[in-house]
This record gives sequence, C-alpha cells and structure tokens, in this order.
Amino acid sequence: MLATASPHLQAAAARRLSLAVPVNQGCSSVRLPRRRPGRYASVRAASASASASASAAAPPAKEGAEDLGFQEMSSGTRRRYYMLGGKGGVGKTSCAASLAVRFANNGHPTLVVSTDPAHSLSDSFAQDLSGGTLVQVDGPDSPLFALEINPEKAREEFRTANQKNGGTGVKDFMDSMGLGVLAEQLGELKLGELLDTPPPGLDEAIAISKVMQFLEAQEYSMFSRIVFDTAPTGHTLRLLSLPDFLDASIGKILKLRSQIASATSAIKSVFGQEVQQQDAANKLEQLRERMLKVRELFRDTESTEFIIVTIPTVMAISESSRLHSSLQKESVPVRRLIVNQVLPPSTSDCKFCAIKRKDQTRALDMIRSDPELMDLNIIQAPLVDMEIRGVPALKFLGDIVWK
Ligand SMILES: Nc1ncnc2c1ncn2[C@@H]1O[C@H](COP(=O)(O)OP(=O)(O)OP(=O)(O)O)[C@@H](O)[C@H]1O
Repeated sequence: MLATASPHLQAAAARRLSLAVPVNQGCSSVRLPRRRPGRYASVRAASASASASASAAAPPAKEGAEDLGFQEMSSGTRRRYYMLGGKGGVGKTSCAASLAVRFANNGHPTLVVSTDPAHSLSDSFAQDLSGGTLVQVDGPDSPLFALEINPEKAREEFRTANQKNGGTGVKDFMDSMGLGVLAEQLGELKLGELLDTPPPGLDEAIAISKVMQFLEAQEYSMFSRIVFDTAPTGHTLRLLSLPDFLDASIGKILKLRSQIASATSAIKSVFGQEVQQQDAANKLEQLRERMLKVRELFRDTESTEFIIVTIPTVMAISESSRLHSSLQKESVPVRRLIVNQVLPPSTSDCKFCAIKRKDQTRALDMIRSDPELMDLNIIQAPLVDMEIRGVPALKFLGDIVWK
C-alpha cells in the first residue's frame, strides 16, 4: 500500500507551497564576477566582500578546535590526496575543481581527477578534459592537470584479461585435457559477469586504481596535491568494501591459475600448445596490488582526507551523516564538512528567500546537533548568482571556500 501523508502534514505542505514565491530581484546575493579575461582585480575585490559576508553567517569556531584552514592543507610538499564526495548535485565537482585551482595558484603542481562515471570536470573547467589522459588546464599559476577516467575503457582492459584467463577458449582447452572441474571453478568466480554488469563502486575502484597506475610513473611524480572528484555517496560506500572483495576474488583466480598451469605444463610440452595466460594473470595481479594500495590510501591519515560536501537541506545532511558514519567505520579520515549553497546574509530578503533562509538555518542547526557531524570543521560556501564555470570563476569560489 502506498504511504500517504497525514492530513496535518498535507496541510503544512500546502501552506508552504502557497508561500513559495519567486525570488525578488532586490534580494542580495554573492555576485560572481562576469568573465572578463585579465580582470582578476575585480574578481579579487568581489571575492573579498563575498568572503566577508559568508563568514558572517558561519558558526563560531569551537574552543580548542584544530586550525584546519587552507594553510594547513597547503603546507609541505609531500604528496597529499583530497577526496571530495557527497550526495549527487551538491557541488562536489565545483568544490573539487576550486580546491585544485587554489592549490595550483599556491605553488602546488596539482592533479584533479574525476572518478564519477558521469563526469563534469570538463563542464566545470569549461575545457575538454575527456579522453582518459592527463590534460593541462589553462590559467592557474602552477601546473594543473585534469584526468577524467573513462570507466568503460578501463573496465574493458580487465574484461579482456579475464576472458583470456577464464573465457571459453581456456575452458574448451582444459575440458579436452580432462581439467574441466578447474575450469568450472574459474567460471564460478563470475569475474566476467562482474565486469559485464559492474556493481556501483567497481568503476570507481578501477578508476582510482588507474590513477595509482599513472602515479607510479616517474613523469607524474611532480604532483604534490591530488584532488579526487568522486561519485555520489552510494558508489563511494560500495567502493570502500570493494578492494577486500576484489582482493579475495582475484586471489582465488590467481591461485587456481597456478594450479592449472602446473597441471597442464607437462601436457603442453608434449603437444606444444601454449595457453596465453601470463599476460592476463599479470594484469589481475597488478589490479589486485593497486586495489590494496587504494585501500591503504583511503585510510592513510598522513596523506589522505575525505571531505564531505553537502547543502543545507534535511535530506542532504541526513545522507552526509550516514556517509560520515560509514567512512568512520572504514577508518577513512574525515575532518571537514563543506556546506555549499548557503544563502548569503541579507537585510532585504524577499518572501521566497526568507522562507529558504529559515529552512537553511534549521538545517545548519541540525548539523550542530548531529553526533556524526558536529565535531567536523564546518566550512560554509555561499550560493552565488550564476553557474561556476571556468578557471576565474573557480578561483573566485576557491578563495571564498578554502580560506
Ligand atoms: N555555491 C554555488 N553557488 C551556485 N551554484 C553552484 C554552487 N555550487 C555548485 N553550483 C552549481 O550547481 C550545479 C551542480 O554542481 P556540481 O556539478 O559541482 O555538483 P556535483 O555534486 O559534482 O554533481 P554530480 O553529483 O552530478 O556530479 C552546477 O551547475 C554548479 O555550477
């Protein structure tokens, strides 16, 4: 049976809808400077005033709270990873891209990576960054590169490896050698199926392991800050448990593979047949090793931090609370919570903004009393009056958010 709202709730909703009026043009807002190449001075001035108004609404700093300003994020040249995640559409990409620009403008060669299968880094930087390779972003003072991992392509690599390892060719061959039982065991691992219809989180796991592959190369050792724009919450949670799952599956495959190899080696030498499994096994072994590195990376308090991005609505905050609880269970370090799209202070709210503000105030109070979120360092980011696209706009946002 469908759940129906109580008459009391329905009446309240109707009352609120009747109050929902369009935004009055006279309302104050944080105005994003219109894009004028070379006019960074005006961007700076606007940034300073926005910054002042945003901080006016910020909750007072807790006594004895750690200083978690941008200085702390930026100090030192040892490589650090920042992973930004949260509910869909709250502004993860905008915050991740603005942080990357801020790092690059503060002397850090930076890499920003999207592991969200629905990429929006290209849209955010207003530059084509697709293609699965590192692309330099034009504008910042130090090198800033972006990488949008193509999950389909990355998965295809592993699927090919798996087919070679456990596909029908090998099964037929082993059947003919009387080793069908082992072949069936390989089939039971269902890695092929896993790669054909991947569970949410797998693409992201493969994407992150792909980044680790890039970072192993000497030519990419220059990056001192790596910012991940991750997929929405559900994917992130499943991603956290995937390395263990894949480690176990791949471990089994590799063990069976070595059993098969020793059982068939005598026969192979008689018939001169070669099963091309080594390459596949190497790929799986590499994937397994990288997964383990990904798992370590997520939990390394020295080099990694997961930053939750949310907006001041009950739904988003409830989801952030659950996300933080899960991240804690998995020992993933979290210290900051960004509350994005907060209405800037105003003395002349229209009816719509006044209602919205009340809602937001209630949601912000909810954060302060939520046991999961109350101890995090809360950073408020104001709602600006237009879409944040391109490096100047991201610099503007970054200067307000990352102080
Ligand atoms: N503080 C802000 N003020 C105004 N607009 C914003 C702000 N933050 C984000 N936006 C806008 O909200 C939209 C969604 O932002 P963004 O793509 O960063 O979210 P996301 O969480 O990465 O989304 P997805 O989950 O779909 O990847 C964009 O149009 C962006 O310009």
